[in-house]
Amino acid sequence: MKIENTESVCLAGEKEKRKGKLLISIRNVGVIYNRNRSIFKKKRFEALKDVSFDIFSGESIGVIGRNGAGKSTLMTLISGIIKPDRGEVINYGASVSLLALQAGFMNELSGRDNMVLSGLALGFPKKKLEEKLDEIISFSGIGGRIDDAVRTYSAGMRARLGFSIAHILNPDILLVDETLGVGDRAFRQKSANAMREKIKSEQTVVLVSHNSNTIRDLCDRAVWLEKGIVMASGEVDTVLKAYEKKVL
Ligand SMILES: Nc1ncnc2c1ncn2[C@@H]1O[C@H](COP(=O)(O)OP(=O)(O)OP(=O)(O)O)[C@@H](O)[C@H]1O
Repeated sequence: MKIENTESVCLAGEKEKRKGKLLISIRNVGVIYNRNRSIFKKKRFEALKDVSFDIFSGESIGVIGRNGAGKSTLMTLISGIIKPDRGEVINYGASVSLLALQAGFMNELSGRDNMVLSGLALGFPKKKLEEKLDEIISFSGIGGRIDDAVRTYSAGMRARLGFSIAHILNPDILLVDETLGVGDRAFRQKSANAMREKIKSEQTVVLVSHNSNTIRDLCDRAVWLEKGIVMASGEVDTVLKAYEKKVL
């Protein structure tokens, strides 16, 4: 079942909700992975197929879909970490940070150096960045380990550092992958609260979640991915009802 016209049906109402300018345009994007079956056998796998949608400033978009639907692939694509094999992702100058994914950390460098690199990649001037470092370290709770190589960090520590960098540096677009979880329980609570505040504010957010209620609660618009295809996108309730009918 593919709901072709949800976007156009909902577009009129949605346009009013969209507050700002076009930040990113994803056009007919395809991503292909090579899966090594053995030394001699490679299989091409299409993780995203002909995906299109736009991201406007001030809106929060919820991406929902089952395991393996292509949600994380879509997030790394929006962040610019990977390039599409087909179609294009046009970024009109927005800084994007993959909150909680810690993608792009250089393992041999310290947490501190990774903070600086992430900040520079987000377009922060060095001086302004230096003023923010203590705040990031304090939010992350990493303490003295900040000067150790990131390869010595636990998964939770990496997640906490990734979240804290994005939280404090406030990029134009926050990509939040809720399914990944961030650190221990106390930090999860702290980060969930920080994230909610951002989503409720003017922050532009793309949120991946397995939980329809989270998206219903926090997002202006939803995209349902299934096997790399956009099954429906547009008004949150319409998209989630279609998703729940198929999946639950
Ligand atoms: N580097 C890779 N090489 C080969 N296949 C990959 C790679 N990364 C992801 N895939 C495959 O692409 C598909 C989409 O993966 P992706 O991680 O984007 O899905 P997802 O919706 O985020 O899943 P989940 O909800 O389980 O995190 C899956 O079938 C996955 O196995």
